[in-house]
Formats: sequence, structure tokens, C-alpha cells
Amino acid sequence: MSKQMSHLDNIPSTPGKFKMDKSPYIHNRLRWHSSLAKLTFWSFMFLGLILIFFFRSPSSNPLPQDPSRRSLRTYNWGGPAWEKRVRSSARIRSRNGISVLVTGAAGFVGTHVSAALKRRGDGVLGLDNFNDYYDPSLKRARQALLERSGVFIVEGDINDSALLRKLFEVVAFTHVMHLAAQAGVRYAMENPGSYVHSNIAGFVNLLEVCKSANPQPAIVWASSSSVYGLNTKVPFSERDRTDQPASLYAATKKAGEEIAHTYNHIYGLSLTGLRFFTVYGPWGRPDMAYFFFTRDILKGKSISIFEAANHGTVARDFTYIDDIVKGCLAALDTAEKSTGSGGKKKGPAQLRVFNLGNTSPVPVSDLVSILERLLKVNAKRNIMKLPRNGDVQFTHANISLAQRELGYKPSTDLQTGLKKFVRWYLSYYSGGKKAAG
Ligand SMILES: O=C(O)[C@H]1O[C@H](OP(=O)(O)OP(=O)(O)OC[C@H]2O[C@@H](n3ccc(=O)[nH]c3=O)[C@H](O)[C@@H]2O)[C@H](O)[C@@H](O)[C@@H]1O
Repeated sequence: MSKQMSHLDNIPSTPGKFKMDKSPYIHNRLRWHSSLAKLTFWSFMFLGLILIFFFRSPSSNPLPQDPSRRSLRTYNWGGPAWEKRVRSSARIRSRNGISVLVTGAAGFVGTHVSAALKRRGDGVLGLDNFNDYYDPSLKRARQALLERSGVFIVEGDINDSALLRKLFEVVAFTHVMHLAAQAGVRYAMENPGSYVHSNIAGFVNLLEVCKSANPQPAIVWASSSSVYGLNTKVPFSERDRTDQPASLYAATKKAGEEIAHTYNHIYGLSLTGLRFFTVYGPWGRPDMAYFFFTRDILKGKSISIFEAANHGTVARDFTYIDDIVKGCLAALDTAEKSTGSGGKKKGPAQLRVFNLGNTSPVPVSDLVSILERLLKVNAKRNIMKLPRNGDVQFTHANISLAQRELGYKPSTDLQTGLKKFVRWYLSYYSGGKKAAG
């Protein structure tokens, strides 16, 4: 140790200083003492700064950005008043109604599905962790909307088994509409952990609780068109290969489909996966292109429009939210009962996967032209090569299976759907937040 110190000490800060040394031992001791004092001083300063930062940060940033930390947030649940709200929200109010636990109820699709179920007299209880992947105030506004129609959203995470078990103790849900997920294709490169946390760990946790529930519910859940990945055979059919995901997001959704197979096989859970194709509409997700294009066009900011190699068109089978809601309700209504009880399978159970698309792909540049007409503003277009971050060049759903089994028949074209979206957007963001909410 001392050897090392003298070695460090003997390195001159300037060559001149080194020459002036008459008694290296005394001089070194003096320098050692002053270095020690400096070191102590700066250590205290550093410690002080850390403490200041530590104590200030929770108030300045109440919702941490890191989703694994987000999940450590504690939620308040339980108690007689809370149970009463849960029961009342989940109470069936129509003949032949069902009682549904909707996860991700403050999300885009979750809000619309919850409202539609409630309208027809089904019992609906929402669950959402209100994370800050995108503006939580939009989620709160959706929550307020549902609250007015009698849907209570429990605040909590699908990874919280105690909470899930409690919910099944209070209500014998006949169905689970599982829409809680980490969405977004490109964000997976920034925050891979959040996809594993919600789409894999959270899904498994939910299935664990469902398999042990008595009676077991039937489960309908959101898969994604992205599972088709690099598949080039169009339109995409449920029989096509899904073993070439282009993003971690897609890989977690594909994993979900395999996990669903396992729980169906071992425990007799009735499971239906819905492969949604780029869902858009009022109350949509601000991280999606049609949404932030609208915002940026209105602000006069330039937007990046992706194109494939050799000026190849990038296109999506954009699907309007009301069509998706009809597909979700039809999937719930045709879901057979799970066959297990007490965690044991009694017989084979239903296992299904459906495409829910519009079956009419539109180039992204056309989407922008429609928005320009509706907003009456010209977009500042910045044509860019499709980045290699998970995006695929096109999607196109074959919906004949959903048509046959669910009576699914999308009826809203992009022009009509975007018109409704723009009307909502303008009213929501032009100070009419309250009116729209
Ligand atoms: O269909 C699906 O399964 C997926 O649909 C969307 O994913 P995506 O189709 O990529 O939707 P957007 O992110 O809104 O992108 C739409 C189109 O705009 C393009 N785009 C996106 C962003 C951008 O800056 N510029 C641009 O041209 C994309 O390449 C894509 O072709 C959702 O974000 C996913 O959560 C969902 O699972």
C-alpha cells in the first residue's frame, strides 16, 4: 500500500517541482497530508451531492422511467370499500351476460372494449398499472370516461399475484380480456426488459392465477400482426410461419402464443389469441405513427416517412378500433369454457388464434396524404430508409378464419376512420380535454 502511494506521489505534476526536492521523505509526507485533506474534503462534497440528489429525485420524478422500477411501485388495494367497488363494477346486468376482467383497461383497446362490454350489460372490472410509457394523463382521461359508465379500474400490475388472486376471490370472472402489454415495435430496442416483464412474465403470472381459479375463466388476449415478421407470403394467414420475428416485441408476442399453447395443454384453459393489425382511432396511442404524425403536422414539424430499399412502399393493414372491438366481443362470445378445475385439466379445451385486420393495406405516404387533407395542413415530409429497428415492410391480413368463426367483418376504411380520429384529436387537445374526456 505505502509503496504504491509513494509511487503515485513521485509522479511529478510538473518536471520543475521534481528537481527542487531536497528531502524527498519530508516533502512527500507534507504532500500526502495535504492530499488526504483534499480527498476528505471532496469526498464529503461528493457525498453531499449524492444525498441532495437522492432526497430531491422522488418529488421531481414521481414516476420513474425505468419500467422495472415502475413495477416496484406499490398500489393501494383491498379493504371492504374497495371490494364493494370491485363487485359492483363486475356485476352482470343483462340476461346471459358475462363478467370480464379487462387487463390494460386504461389502454387504447382496453378502454373501448370495456365500454362496449358495459354498454351491453356485461360485468366489467378493469386492471391497469398506469405506467408512463406514454402520457399517463391520457390514460387517466380514459379512466374518467369509463368511470362515468360504471367501470372501475383497479390500479395494479399483472405481475402482482396476490392482487390477481384477490380479484378472483372477490369475483368469479367468467372471462378475462387480457390487453395489458408493453406495446410498440421500435421501443423494444430502447427498453427490452419492459417487454419481458409485461408480455412474458406478466402473462405467465396471469395464466398461473387463472389456471388455479375455480371456475377457470376463458381467456382472450392480444397477440400481434408483428408475429408474421419476415414472412413474405401475402395476405398473412394464421397457417403461415411465425418463426421469424423482426423485433423483440414480436418475439414476446410469439412467445405468448406458445405459452398459451402450454397452459391450454396442461391445465385446460380456453385461450384465444387475437393478432391485431395496426389498430388506430379516437383515444389512440400517442406512440403510433398516425397519432404523432397528426401532432407534428399541426405543429409544422417535419415527419419521417419510411420507405424500403429501391423506393419500395412501406404499407400497413390499418384497422379501425370499432372493428377491432367487434372482433374482441365476438371472440369472448364464442369462447368455450375452460375445462380444468383446481389447477387440473379435465379434458381438452379450446385454443384459437385469429387475424383481426382490415385486409386492405395502405402505404404510409397515403396515410400522410389523408391526414393532410383532414387537417388542411401540408406535412413537411422527410423520406427515410426504413430503419433496421424492428419494422417490417408491409402487413396484410387474411381474415377468412375470423370471418367464418367470429362473423368478423371490418367496415371502416382508413379515410373514414382517420376522420373520426382527427375530430377526436382536435377536440381533446384544443382545450376540450374535459369535453372529450
Ligand atoms: O400490427 C401490430 O401488431 C402492431 O401495430 C403497431 O405497429 P406498427 O404497425 O409498426 O405501427 P406504427 O408504429 O404506428 O407504424 C405505422 C407505419 O408507419 C411507419 N412509420 C413509423 C414511424 C415513423 O416515424 N415513420 C414511419 O413511416 C412504420 O414503418 C409503419 O409502417 C403497434 O404499434 C404495435 O403495438 C402493434 O402490435
